[in-house]
Amino acid sequence: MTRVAVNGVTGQMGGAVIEAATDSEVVVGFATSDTDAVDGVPVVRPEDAAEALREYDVDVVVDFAVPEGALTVADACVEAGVPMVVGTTGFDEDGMARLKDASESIPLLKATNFSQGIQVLQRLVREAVGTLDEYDLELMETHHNRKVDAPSGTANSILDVIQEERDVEPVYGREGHAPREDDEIGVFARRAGDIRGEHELVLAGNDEVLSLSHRAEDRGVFAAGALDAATWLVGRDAGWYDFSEVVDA
Ligand SMILES: NC(=O)C1=CN([C@@H]2O[C@H](COP(=O)(O)OP(=O)(O)OC[C@H]3O[C@@H](n4cnc5c(N)ncnc54)[C@H](O)[C@@H]3O)[C@@H](O)[C@H]2O)C=CC1
Ligand SMILES: O=C(O)C1=N[C@H](C(=O)O)C[C@H](O)C1
Repeated sequence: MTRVAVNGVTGQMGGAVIEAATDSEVVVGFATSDTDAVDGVPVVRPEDAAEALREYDVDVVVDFAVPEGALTVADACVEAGVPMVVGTTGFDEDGMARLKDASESIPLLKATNFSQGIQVLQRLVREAVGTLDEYDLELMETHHNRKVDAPSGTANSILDVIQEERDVEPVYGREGHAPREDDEIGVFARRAGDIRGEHELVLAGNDEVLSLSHRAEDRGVFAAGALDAATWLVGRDAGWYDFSEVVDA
């Protein structure tokens, strides 16, 4: 059974990973809160992660925390030689560079969204944007009112796919009085309630509208995908891996 450490273990996703871990065992968690344990899982401070990875004989780390915390634990994974699955979003360029550096030493798999549906949505987006190349594009995401990064990592990943197919300039929200430029893509982030994660791309033109959308109904979908990625990652060579490789395995 794969021995998993969860970074961000006291958070919403940390709890979801513990709940979803049936074929894996969560043996330790990392968080900054003062809690000693959550659901029977011992909680260790991130600065002590390297020692804990050895003490608890961890096979792989699953991370759903904050960028600063993910980078602290990535350093610990490099020190201890433990693979890492990164689910935290909101990294800046320097943070992404530090994760890439870590993947020189350990197997590291990062995904902004561990649902299989979003993987398929991204493939549909690439096909639709490449085919309907004159249509106006608008992108919207909706999440719970605790989310601190906007747009979502998933929305940014969808934008990356779109910009591989077409030269578009994101316009983040709109206000004032100005015409829509042809090369714009409106990007909107809504925050309300405990919405798990909704993403929609609208393609409009030629007297028709195509809407491609995904809705996560439970955080368990992300937890299950991350645990599948974790089991898949153990035993691989150091390097940078993508969740699409797990979905297609
Ligand atoms: N890739 C994916 O499929 C998904 C990614 N996420 C991302 O996961 C992250 C966490 O989301 P939630 O669980 O909803 O957030 P949350 O706020 O409920 O939990 C965050 C956790 O990180 C911990 N934390 C804070 N500072 C830390 C540090 N320096 N070191 C270690 N842990 C620290 C907190 O104590 C808490 O346990 C966010 O970036 C979110 O966007 C969320 C769902 C799915
Ligand atoms: O914060 C969340 O909850 C989520 N964050 C991820 C993102 O930023 O895309 C993935 C998912 O949408 C849930």
